[in-house]
Amino acid sequence: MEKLHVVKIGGKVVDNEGSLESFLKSFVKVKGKKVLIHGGGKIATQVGLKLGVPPRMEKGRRITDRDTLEVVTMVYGGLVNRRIVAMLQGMGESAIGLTGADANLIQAKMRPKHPVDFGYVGDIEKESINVDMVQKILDLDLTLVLPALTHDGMGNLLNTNADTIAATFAIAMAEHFDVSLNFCFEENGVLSDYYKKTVVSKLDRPLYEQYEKDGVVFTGMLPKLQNAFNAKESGVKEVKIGHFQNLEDLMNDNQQGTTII
Ligand SMILES: Nc1ncnc2c1ncn2[C@@H]1O[C@H](COP(=O)(O)OP(=O)(O)O)[C@@H](O)[C@H]1O
Ligand SMILES: CC(=O)N[C@@H](CCC(=O)OP(=O)(O)O)C(=O)O
Repeated sequence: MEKLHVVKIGGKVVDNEGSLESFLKSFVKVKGKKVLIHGGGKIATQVGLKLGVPPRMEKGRRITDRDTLEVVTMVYGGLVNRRIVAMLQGMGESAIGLTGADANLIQAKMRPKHPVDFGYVGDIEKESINVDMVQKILDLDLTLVLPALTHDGMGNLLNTNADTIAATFAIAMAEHFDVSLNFCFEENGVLSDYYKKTVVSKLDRPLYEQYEKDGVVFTGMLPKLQNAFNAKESGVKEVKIGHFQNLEDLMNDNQQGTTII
């Protein structure tokens, strides 16, 4: 099967133009079919505050009322997505930025209102991904750049966590490609000691559950790891978590980052 690289970049990479440029320079060196998935939660929070729309988070997910939906649409679908696409073009890589509503790429279901009403937040499963359309786009030799935006098929955009999009997208594509999924962020991998910065090179589910109990992994790393294990257990060939610089090393060198096993 042909290889497909699905790469997710974290909010603290997207937030900083120097970091973003350094990441994209290593991203363009990766050969073959590629999809880049991004959020931009930190910028959405900053822009929202400027517009009088303060963030409300619940277990790492953003409560997305109408005003917040306007902010995340502008930030993820506009500012961040367009900036990434323009930077890729500037580096000689032809890229196309599309939300989940474009060409019906990702249709989500609005999350049930109980126990917490998240508002315009979408849940997805592998059937939500329009695999045929994605294949057509990839066959045009375009790098697909997807923000954390899906739609409900009834006229509404929905906010969907970017790690969840990356994992679900990778699972859906795994029926047609050898998929490698890389979560890139500002640490060298999953840390067994956050203060000493000790990286765990291989992480299985029992060790992850132990880390969760012991508080070794917390906040945004919890949903990231749930998504990572979900992908690994659902047909994605390789799942790694590591630093946004030197993506090629992360992909090719077993000493780099954390491999989900
Ligand atoms: N054991 C751990 N190793 C690495 N990062 C951790 C760990 N536990 C918690 N984290 C936190 O998880 C964050 C990554 O989650 P999140 O902010 O959602 O990432 P992203 O920006 O990639 O979406 C890191 O910035 C770090 O603060
Ligand atoms: C529903 C929900 O929480 N969506 C996320 C989507 C952005 C995201 O995932 O961005 P990072 O990768 O920068 O964290 C949010 O609005 O924060």
